[in-house]
Amino acid sequence: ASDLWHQRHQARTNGTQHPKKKAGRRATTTGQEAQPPSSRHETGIYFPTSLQHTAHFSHARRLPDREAQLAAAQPPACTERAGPFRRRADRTGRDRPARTAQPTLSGCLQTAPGALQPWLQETPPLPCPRTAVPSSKENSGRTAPGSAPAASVGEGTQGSEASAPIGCVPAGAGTAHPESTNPKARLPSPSRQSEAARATPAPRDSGAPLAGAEGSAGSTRGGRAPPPPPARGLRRCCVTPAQRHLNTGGGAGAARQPPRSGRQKGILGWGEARGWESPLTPTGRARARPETAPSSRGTSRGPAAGGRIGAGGKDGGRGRPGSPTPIPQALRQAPPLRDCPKRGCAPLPCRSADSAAARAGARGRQGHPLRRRPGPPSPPFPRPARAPAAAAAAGGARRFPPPPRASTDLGEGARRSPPREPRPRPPPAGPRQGARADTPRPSVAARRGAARGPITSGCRPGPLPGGGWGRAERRLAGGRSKMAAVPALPVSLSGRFKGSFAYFTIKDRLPQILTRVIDTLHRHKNEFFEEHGEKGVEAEKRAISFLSKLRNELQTDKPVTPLEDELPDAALWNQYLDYQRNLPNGNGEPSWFQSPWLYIECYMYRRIHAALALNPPINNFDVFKEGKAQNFFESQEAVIALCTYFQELLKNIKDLEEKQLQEELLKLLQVSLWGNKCDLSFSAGEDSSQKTSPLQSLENMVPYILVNDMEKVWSLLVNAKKNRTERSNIRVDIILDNAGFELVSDLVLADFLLSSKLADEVYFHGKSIPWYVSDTTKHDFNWTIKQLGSANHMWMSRCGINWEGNLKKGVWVFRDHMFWTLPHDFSSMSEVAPDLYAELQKSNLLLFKGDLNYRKLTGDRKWEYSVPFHQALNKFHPAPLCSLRTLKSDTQVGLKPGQGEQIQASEPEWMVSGKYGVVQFDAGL
Ligand SMILES: O=P(O)(O)OC[C@H]1O[C@](O)(CO)[C@@H](O)[C@@H]1O
Repeated sequence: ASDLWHQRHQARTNGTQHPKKKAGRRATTTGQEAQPPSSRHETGIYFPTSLQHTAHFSHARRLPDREAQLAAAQPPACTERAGPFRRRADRTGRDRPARTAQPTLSGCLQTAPGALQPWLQETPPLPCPRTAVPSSKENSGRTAPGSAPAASVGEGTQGSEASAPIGCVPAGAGTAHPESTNPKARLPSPSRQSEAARATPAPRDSGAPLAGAEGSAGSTRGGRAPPPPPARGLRRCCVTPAQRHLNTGGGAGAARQPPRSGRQKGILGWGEARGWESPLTPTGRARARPETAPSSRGTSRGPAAGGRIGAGGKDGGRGRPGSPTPIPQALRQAPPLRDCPKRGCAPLPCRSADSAAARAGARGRQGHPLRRRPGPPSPPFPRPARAPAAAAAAGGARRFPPPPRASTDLGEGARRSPPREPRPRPPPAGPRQGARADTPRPSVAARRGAARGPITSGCRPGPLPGGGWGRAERRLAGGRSKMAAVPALPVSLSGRFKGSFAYFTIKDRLPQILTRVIDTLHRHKNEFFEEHGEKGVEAEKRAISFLSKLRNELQTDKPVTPLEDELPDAALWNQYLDYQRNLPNGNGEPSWFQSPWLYIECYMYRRIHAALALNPPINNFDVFKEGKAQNFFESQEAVIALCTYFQELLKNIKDLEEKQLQEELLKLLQVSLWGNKCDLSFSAGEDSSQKTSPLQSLENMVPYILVNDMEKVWSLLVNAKKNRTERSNIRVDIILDNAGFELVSDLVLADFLLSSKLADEVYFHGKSIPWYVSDTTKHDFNWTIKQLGSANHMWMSRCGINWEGNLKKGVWVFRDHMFWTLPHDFSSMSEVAPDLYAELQKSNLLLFKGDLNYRKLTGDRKWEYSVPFHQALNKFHPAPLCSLRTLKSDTQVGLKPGQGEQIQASEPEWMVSGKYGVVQFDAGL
């Protein structure tokens, strides 16, 4: 095996592919050439390359015929050390298949069932040796209701137990009862969905399993342990070992270690992550600078799994099966992965830090000695690899008003001032010394003599973020205003508030996300090689190195550096950096922990985007796509329930009285709201009925809606409908958040608005680049509708087909605008993206989905809870708007006096647990 590895490596270096490798990959045991599924990219599913190693192994020959065939068709492999693809390292540290290893597909189903789900769907169906179709009754006895799709893959169906191979398509498959909410009705691969099956409703009692996903996977039975239970009962962030395996690309190493903590057992709670002192290397040597990742009030539990990640973890450096190069050092130093690190399943007593913050408040206001760090003049920023659109440069910078003189953080210290502790940092790298508000420095571009990049998509380098307030603040700070003092804005949430949610996010969550991105890239190495040859692998290496550097910058609280790419928004980002640098009340050179959280977090996603975008030929690879697709498949039961409910509703929607229509709108608004709570699985952790029917639990959740303006939304829409004229269209805009179940809930709401004539057209606004892990891009949007349209469940399919029709007719429109992925809060939209602002002004109602949109609506500041929503919007009023948001970050406005404090007293984590939500309306001006 070692020789073979060297030969392959050599071949790769020479730009050729070793014949054995090719043969190993494609040839089946019968010598047939199996083609990889062609629809792989169409369906948007990327297979972890760690799942593609099986056929590398000579022992693949030992697989039972059927399994070997499948393995060769699109070779999945399981690198789970404890699993059936047992591997071991030789003396050189390289992984080798254990002699006794008997890799079986069904074994892999036990360790990484989720991973195989998309694969099974993609694999061209092979003929079943038996065509017996189990009855729905039989079938339902086999799969626990609510079980995750992945788990069901391994479930055998009666009659096929011994002989029906995995992935075969039994006759009659794909004919789930049209009205059934039977959780067995799985999402099929569109490639398998016959047009006829889609068009023709299945007979009433045909509860046959669907192709591929549910197929007659009898081979996992026969003495082997059943597949792992589904993730039900776990919270959003919890993962089963199998899921972890998938998420971490095999969990090699991790699986071999005896679990030491809940994290390793896959039942990680935020509290554990909270205990991290700072990320450690596996050996515990390379501790992130202690001053920048300080202890969280003595709750540390030590390094735990801090230095390891699932993907190779400690053993990462030894390489993994089929990957000729060792896993980069960066991977080995990475903190452990947790699922969905962006989710609000990580309650933190952020406010408990308030007292400390308040004590430090006065100090903060006076200005800590370290606040303005004196130092020698620093060298200029490193030049970009390619000089950005050259010379128009200086002129370009001057075309716009200079950076503001005053901070939008005027309220700093007014409410909760930061605990300022000495932070012995090395002199900053950038030319920031003396960067005081009263002496605005020239912009980066001006200093470099570089041009502003091209301004596209209607965005322009506006004078400053903050819009009207910003102008007022400038006047105040400059002492030139004759205006009456306007209320100061509170301080921005930031990682400098130790113990705050922002702090923990920057310290723990963001590095985890970066690690996961690196891991994803690494896992797709083989795919890159297959698609692009050596260039693909080189690009992957460069991207990984870029991301590793980024993670290091973050963990060591380095100054934020200007973007050096020439992507259309780069100039705006750099101007924003200038603005941050020149804040009079800022904290000196913008850095990861010192700058506003919103800025820093957005900046990280923009840098992730750059890491890919600047590295062709993998520049169009969405590192989050795999997770988004998985989320969608995992929430299919909720999707089925919702689509079924909605299609039933449509049958007699025309006959509904106004009151009934109102009730239905309110219901669907709530589904959309709670869809934001957990896009992966709406009712995770609750009983199964909630999982299968998200609508059933709505009533119980009403008390958790802290601000409930749903009636106002109804009034607005129904009045618009009544006053509608021939020439006036009612337009609703939905500013989308997550793909997955949340997106489906938004689409159902949009369809209801059209079908009930409460709206004539719906505009969807998504992201133009991969964003905040699971935010919806155009691809995700189209992919989701396609998946639904080709589903083997009649009502799902009908939804998808109708929605495709809506897009074609133009009554649904998808838009993505660069502004949504800028760091600016929405109060600066009118200046930075006037075209978008003007577009939104055409709407009758703007629905802002999710927590991030709420943060941008309200500026991500430490508002008093009772401050009116309208005030916090800070003059952002393009049209009447409503925020549907579950609380996943510690900012909230518009509560009744004392309401926030009351909840705070009993539930310190209420703002970040995702348990509470708001439907908060503002009628505009
Ligand atoms: O998907 P949503 O609702 O916008 O949530 C994103 C939120 O998740 C977080 O990562 C916190 O978990 C925040 O950064 C962000 O506000």
